[in-house]
Amino acid sequence: MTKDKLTAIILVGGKSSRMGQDKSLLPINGIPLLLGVYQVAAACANRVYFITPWQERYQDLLPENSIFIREDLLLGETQGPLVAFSQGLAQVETEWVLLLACDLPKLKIEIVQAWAEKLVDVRKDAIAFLAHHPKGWEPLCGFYHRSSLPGLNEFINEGGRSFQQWLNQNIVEIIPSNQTSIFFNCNTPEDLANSAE
Ligand SMILES: Nc1nc2c(ncn2[C@@H]2O[C@H](COP(=O)(O)OP(=O)(O)OP(=O)(O)O)[C@@H](O)[C@H]2O)c(=O)[nH]1
Ligand SMILES: [Mg+2]
Repeated sequence: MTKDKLTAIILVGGKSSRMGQDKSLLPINGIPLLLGVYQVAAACANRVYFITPWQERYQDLLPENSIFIREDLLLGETQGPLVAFSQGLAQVETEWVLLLACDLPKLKIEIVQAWAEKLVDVRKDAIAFLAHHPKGWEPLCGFYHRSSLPGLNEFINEGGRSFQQWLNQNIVEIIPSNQTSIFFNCNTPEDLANSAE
């Protein structure tokens, strides 16, 4: 899939409670974690959306053409990654979206691009193209079809907040990947110490 046919969404609205400080700003290999994720997203997609309530916190470290979507808060609180994703997906005009968390220090451009190239062969009734591990889906490092939005909104309106539950109710094609390090999540200070290459 060429870059103009793909939009990337990066979720940057988590609480970083395990890290104890905003993990997306922490330097890894000399650059803020969020910037590293952005670079992978921008190599795969012409448009990159950041879903966050805190645009001011991030805009200076990102290129000027970055697109921020300010998520709706509920009683002053963020509503979790599934609701944030639905708010971003509503703005997407391309057929497929690359969804990324902000805490993926080991993403590799070539690998994500190789996955994107397989999107043309994904079965037409699949809502997503994701890696699957014994513990479940990797929802925050993979692809979603734009047509998944109405079903997602319905799931959310019925109270659903879990990616795993939503995905298990739908047809999802599995990314054939034996990669595990690419999904490494920098959630804790200990993870941070293991994040540099
Ligand atoms: N926009 C948005 N992103 C979210 C929200 N909740 C989590 N995320 C993002 O989803 C990704 C995965 O979240 P976690 O790894 O659990 O991060 P976290 O919620 O910041 O961290 P903990 O508080 O330690 O669980 C990260 O990119 C978060 O920034 C939310 O309510 N809104
Ligand atoms: Mg995480």
